[in-house]
Amino acid sequence: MKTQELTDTTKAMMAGDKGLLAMDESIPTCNKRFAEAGIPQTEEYRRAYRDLIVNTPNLETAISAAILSDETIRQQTLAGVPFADALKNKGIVPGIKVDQGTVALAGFPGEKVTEGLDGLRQRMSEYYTLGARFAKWRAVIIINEHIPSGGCLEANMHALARYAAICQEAGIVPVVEPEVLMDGTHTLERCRKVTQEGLLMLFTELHNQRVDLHGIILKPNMILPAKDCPVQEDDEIIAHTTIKCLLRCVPASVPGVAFLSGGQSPQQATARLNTMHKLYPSLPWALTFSYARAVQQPAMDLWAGKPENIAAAQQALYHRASLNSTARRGKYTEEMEKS
Ligand SMILES: O=P(O)(O)OC[C@H]1O[C@](O)(COP(=O)(O)O)[C@@H](O)[C@@H]1O
Repeated sequence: MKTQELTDTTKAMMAGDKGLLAMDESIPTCNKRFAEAGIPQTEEYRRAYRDLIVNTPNLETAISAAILSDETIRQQTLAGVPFADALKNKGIVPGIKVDQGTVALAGFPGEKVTEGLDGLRQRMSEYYTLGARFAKWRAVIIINEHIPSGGCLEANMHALARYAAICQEAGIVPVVEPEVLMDGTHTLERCRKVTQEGLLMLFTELHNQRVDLHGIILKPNMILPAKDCPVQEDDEIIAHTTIKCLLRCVPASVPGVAFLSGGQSPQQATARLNTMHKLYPSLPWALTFSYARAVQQPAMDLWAGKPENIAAAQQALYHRASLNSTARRGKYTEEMEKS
């Protein structure tokens, strides 16, 4: 185990008031986002878009680390620099999404499991040579009146623990992402129960797989009512419910918790992180963001695949990232949205 290297990396990832930029959309997910924005879904456009992100001026003042996809870590920027080196040159820790997506879980109708463990040890050593110092694996938990089942939670949390152990053996920090989806009509309370059950199972599996908790980052969902739940809750309720759940489930040895945005609006994701810091100024772990859509979406929409829009898109990306960094200090206000 490369404990010191893992600890050094988690410190860099959680430094200051910064957060992670998730820019690791798989090809299907990125193409879906591009199609919605009217952008051609080609490798060259995905490369141009990631070039726009990585070359955003001052991005490093708000972003400590960035998650790349397998496609991106093997590409070079338009200036011919490997993406991981371009990030490192800006003081941003490069990371890599290593899961290979979700498939139907056999015997569990409507439920999914994430794949990618076979051959992962070999892939991790290649990613290390390509410059990755942390990795990410996303488990997807779906809620409806009948699911999730215990069997689905067990399969996903066990896979997350196996992935984390393989990462640490390679000297790479695992970002562990159990995502309870916001899709559906379920209540905040139902989301809390499922999230809590999943987190407790996850930390048991991490313990059983001898994962060093000092060398991981947890990337959970916030506790929220589903998008179509008739009862929406205010930010204080969401903040209290989320933090109390995390305090119950996440050991103090974990260096950091970095939320995914999960389809919340950029403003909601920022305001809710801010409320958590205002209500809980002292927590056992760093509490920050690891957003994809909530940081990227305004920039992607502004860019729309046109070179003449790059500067405006980069300004929007930097603006969103810096608002989330301000939220990590509990100093964000809605007025800042207009600046
Ligand atoms: O393409 P995938 O592997 O489904 O992942 C989709 C996205 O989900 C995330 O885990 C969270 O993204 P959001 O913040 O947009 O919810 C990102 O890291 C990733 O880009």
